[in-house]
Amino acid sequence: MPMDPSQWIDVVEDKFKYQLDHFVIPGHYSEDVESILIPHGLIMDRISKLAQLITSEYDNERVVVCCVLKGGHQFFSDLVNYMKKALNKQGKTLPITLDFIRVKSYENDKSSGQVHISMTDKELQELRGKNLLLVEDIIDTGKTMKKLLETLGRR
Ligand SMILES: O=P(O)(O)OC[C@H]1O[C@H](OP(=O)(O)OP(=O)(O)O)[C@H](O)[C@@H]1O
Repeated sequence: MPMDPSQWIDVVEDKFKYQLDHFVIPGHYSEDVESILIPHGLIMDRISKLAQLITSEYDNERVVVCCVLKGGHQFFSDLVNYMKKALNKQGKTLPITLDFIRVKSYENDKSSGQVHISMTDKELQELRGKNLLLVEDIIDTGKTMKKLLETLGRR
């Protein structure tokens, strides 16, 4: 059942600003990071819950879990691991196939407005008729996801 938006975890910068002293920060980030908005543990707990919700939607159907590279790789890896754990707990078998699409629209920190999808027509064809779960890390302007859905819709 969809959650009431008033119950969402809303990360507001002024409200959630944890001091760096509370965490172990890799040295190479220390010059650039001022505070922590979302602690790693909270992210992992949410991914675990998301994995539970996703797996409970499927019943023995083959699913292609597709990572949108490069940014999506860490979230994808964590999500797939938690999906496997959730399936074990639910005593379910879900044949999962992993796939990868390289999509790029940003040059440094600016959206270039051009979305480049690295996938051949043959690769797109292979996804035809399959249950596809796209795993992306960020939606900012939404251009990347829009183009990706349009491209996949034409397969
Ligand atoms: O909603 P949008 O404004 O389109 O932005 C979101 C996209 O931008 C980033 O990718 P990027 O183009 O930086 O490529 P990368 O993942 O290889 O770094 C991010 O990983 C998303 O794919």
